[in-house]
Amino acid sequence: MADDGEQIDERAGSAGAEAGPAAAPGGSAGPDSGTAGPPAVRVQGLWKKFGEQVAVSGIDLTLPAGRFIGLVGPNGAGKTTTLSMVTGLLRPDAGLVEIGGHDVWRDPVAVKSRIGVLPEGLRLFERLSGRELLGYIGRLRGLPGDEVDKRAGQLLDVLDLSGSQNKLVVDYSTGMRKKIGLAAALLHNPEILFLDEPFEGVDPVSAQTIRGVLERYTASGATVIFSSHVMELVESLCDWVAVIAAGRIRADGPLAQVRGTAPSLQDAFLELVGASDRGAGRELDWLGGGGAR
Ligand SMILES: Nc1ncnc2c1ncn2[C@@H]1O[C@H](COP(=O)(O)OP(=O)(O)OP(=O)(O)O)[C@@H](O)[C@H]1O
Repeated sequence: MADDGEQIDERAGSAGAEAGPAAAPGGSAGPDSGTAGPPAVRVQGLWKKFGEQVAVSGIDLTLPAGRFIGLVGPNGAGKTTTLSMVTGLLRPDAGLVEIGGHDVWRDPVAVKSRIGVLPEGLRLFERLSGRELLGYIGRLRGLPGDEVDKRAGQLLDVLDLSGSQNKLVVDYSTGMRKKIGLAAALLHNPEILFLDEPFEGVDPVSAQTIRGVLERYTASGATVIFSSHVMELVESLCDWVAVIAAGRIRADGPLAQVRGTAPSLQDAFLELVGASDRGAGRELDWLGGGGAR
């Protein structure tokens, strides 16, 4: 396997600007205000209901460019719904979403050329091989054929998929699907990459590979925004965190600020989402003891 990201072309220019002072917990105070360039993402008053279920409840959030950003929250918190609305996959009931200063719903072409997305439950063209899939996505993105070939070959190599490039996607494992989905999202060299649970179902070796690719990508000034439940991972990768619970942002800002005085992000997270005093199944007094009773 090639060294992580070594063969991928340098990004042309930087999308990033250094983030300014910390945003206030519980609502973004506009990081990067006063510095060059618009934020990667600006969300105002974002709402989504499914029937009677409020999934996203009036989110305001500003995420700076050039950062490795984690969106964390418990099951059902609204992470996928938020990411789907931010990336133009799901229409909000109300609210504004801007990516790099462009309105996602008014200016979709400008937005979609700047972003790469690895959505939850990624649907792929199952009857194509991994290599064919990348070729197809590259052409859809308007890249010249020889450039698509070059980038696809390098991505397959770096993501350790070269040996499976001629296998049909339908025969890929969960982790291989994540990796080919990541390759497809990176192929056009987006400024901002959105990943919904990119490490779920991925073995530690592949996780390390993905991590290397993402770290290289952000080091060149690009932005990664990913959702996860795994606090250790977020704490080790991200320099900016947004915590969401019950459809609302509970805290957002630089990692150190969100963690505050808590010993770890996990502790801060449990406190923020109000789960730190939940009994670990105290009422399950029938469970265990080694027998069916
Ligand atoms: N298509 C849908 N129809 C009805 N309810 C939905 C739909 N999508 C999401 N929801 C509800 O909206 C809420 C937020 O769901 P969402 O999938 O955004 O959470 P999440 O934070 O991504 O959760 P998880 O970490 O478990 O993936 C949940 O209560 C969920 O049941």
